[in-house]
Amino acid sequence: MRKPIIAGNWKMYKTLSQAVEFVQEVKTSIPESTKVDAVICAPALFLPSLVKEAEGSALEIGAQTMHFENEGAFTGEISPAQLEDLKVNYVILGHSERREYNNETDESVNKKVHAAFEHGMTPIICVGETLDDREKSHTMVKVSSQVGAALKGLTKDQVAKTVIAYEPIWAIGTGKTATSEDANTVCEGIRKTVADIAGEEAAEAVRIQYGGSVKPANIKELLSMEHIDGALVGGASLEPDSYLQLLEAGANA
Ligand SMILES: O=C(CO)COP(=O)(O)O
Repeated sequence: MRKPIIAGNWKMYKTLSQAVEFVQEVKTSIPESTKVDAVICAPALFLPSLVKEAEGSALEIGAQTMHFENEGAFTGEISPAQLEDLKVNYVILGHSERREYNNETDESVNKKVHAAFEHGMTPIICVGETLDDREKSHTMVKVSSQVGAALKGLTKDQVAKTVIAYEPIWAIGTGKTATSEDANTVCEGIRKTVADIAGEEAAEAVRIQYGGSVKPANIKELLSMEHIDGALVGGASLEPDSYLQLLEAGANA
């Protein structure tokens, strides 16, 4: 059995005081940590405060991106060593918004995935097709090639510990979700790709999230699907009530 993982991706929302308030409010209400992994991926500026605030609770804090080098002349970047030092547990890599606006490529995502493992963090690797890919029936080709590129050179054990988030780009922030069946089919295809790369055991262990307009109203059905092991959530992770409802669904999946 794979443990469900519900991760909020706050993107560029909230001020520090709002972020701290959120953690104070939710940390005592997180469902049993044995049943669901609860993660919030916050803007980098807030990470030290949020890690401190969440300490001792079941809530884990993640970053939304990072560089692959430990240090260097990379103005504005944050490094894996810096995140490790802050005790950040998770990092989102290759989000479609980073691929589109900040030049994250299959190649740099792969380097970042390796760096995450070297620094004790679990990577949440985002993959997904555009509307154009989908209309041309290129979804699986696109997604498999992103998965293959991201996992290149990892050990089977590392692959097994990876989280992959399937986020169809056309479903992000649009209110449109893939149907649960469609999402499950792509997640199943991702698992097959992982099996080809790293064997059945790693494929059975790897957790695959769905992301794209996930809400308390649709999460139960998504999580009832065989190959969907969690959700990566933008908008609906911003309010404590809504986030806790998503966790509750994860704990009961
Ligand atoms: O991009 C997403 C999570 O990474 C999805 O965002 P929404 O849940 O706001 O559609």
